[in-house]
Amino acid sequence: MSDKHNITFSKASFKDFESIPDLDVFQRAGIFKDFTDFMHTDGQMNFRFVTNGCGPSIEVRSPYHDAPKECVSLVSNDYLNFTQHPEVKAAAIKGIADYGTGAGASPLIGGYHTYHLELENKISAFFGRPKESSIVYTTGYTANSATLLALLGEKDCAIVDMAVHASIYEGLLHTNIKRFPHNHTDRLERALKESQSRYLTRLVIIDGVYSQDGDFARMDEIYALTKQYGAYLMVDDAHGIGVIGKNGRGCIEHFGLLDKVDIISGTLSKAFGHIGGFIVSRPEIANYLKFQSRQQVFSSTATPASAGLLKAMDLIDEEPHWRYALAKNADYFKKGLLDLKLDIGSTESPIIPVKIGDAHKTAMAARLLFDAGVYANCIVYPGVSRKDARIRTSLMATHTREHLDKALNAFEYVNQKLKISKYERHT
Ligand SMILES: Cc1ncc(COP(=O)(O)O)c(C=O)c1O
Repeated sequence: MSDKHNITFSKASFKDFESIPDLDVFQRAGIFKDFTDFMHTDGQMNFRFVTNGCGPSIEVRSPYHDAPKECVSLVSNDYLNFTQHPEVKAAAIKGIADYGTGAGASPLIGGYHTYHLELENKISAFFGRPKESSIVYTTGYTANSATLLALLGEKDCAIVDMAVHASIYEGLLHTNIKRFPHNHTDRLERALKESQSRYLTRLVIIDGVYSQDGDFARMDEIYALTKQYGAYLMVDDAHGIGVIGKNGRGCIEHFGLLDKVDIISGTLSKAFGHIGGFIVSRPEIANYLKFQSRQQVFSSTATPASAGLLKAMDLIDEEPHWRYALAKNADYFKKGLLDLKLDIGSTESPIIPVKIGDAHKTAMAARLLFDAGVYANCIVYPGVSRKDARIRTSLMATHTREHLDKALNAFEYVNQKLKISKYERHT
């Protein structure tokens, strides 16, 4: 292609393609002749796999094979598989029938409809808070970034666990930041002591379940420290809500802090099987965000299909067997991986990493798994630190024993080929 198509931004240069090229273009260009060819120097993939939807076993178009391949899926956050639940689908369809397909405007200028109000009230009730305690955003990512941008300024300080989600960091562009190593409460305490009386407000920010390791925050200790030092606590429980806790209210419920955490952030795109994000806090904070958060003024939120979410939230209580099935699957799969002597870190959730360390070896493992009919993500820097590459798996309530055994057999095969077990991988 001619030079006129080259575009250079300060962060990236796009050469030779008029638009984002699809698989066929890459294949015709012979770019994928060797799988290492499509890794950036960082080890980052530059290709998006195309699947036929969310489910425990799905069809995947990849750069590896000409035809789509049926694979056990270990990549989805649709933990309860509610994207496919007939009652959730029916409610979403009814939402569209009743209201149409879009919100029409941002919430503050005409795009706030009955179903938005219902959704916010439902979310508040789900967490046992007063009706006006919640606000819905377009995504979980936006809920975090927009809320923090609206709340924290140059006189405040965010004290964050280093492993929090990228969307949190994006919200901290205009405030002071102190970071503490993942779950190191002594370092958090030091940061709280050092920052005392230097800032107007100090907000400690953690995830409930950490998205790459699947471990929990040491939330009880962290909460106690925030109270001891007069700080506030925000928990992003994107991976815990709907999945963890006796009643599926998340990691916050697990630690008995449902009515105590100052700001709860969640997503509607994982256990609830839809799209969107939310904040639950004190009514005055939620109300402030409704008017002061730029994304509420300039960006539309939930579509009428989010009526499906109302049903999904009911199902957390009405059909707890999905949550139990998920926990059972996670236990079975963890045990299988441990029997293979693989390093799964300290996961306590359906997110189960298989830690390999070396990025190149991890990419090879992902490829071998794929050939064996198992689709799992290769997570490398900057998703995790450079020496901590891993295959990240996440389980669903609808995986069957056959699916899980197929995946375990594939990991056994990969271990034989690449020696990725804890005891062999450094030799
Ligand atoms: C911890 C955490 N928070 C927030 C998000 C963003 O969620 P959403 O996909 O709704 O933007 C994610 C997404 O992966 C996440 O892992």
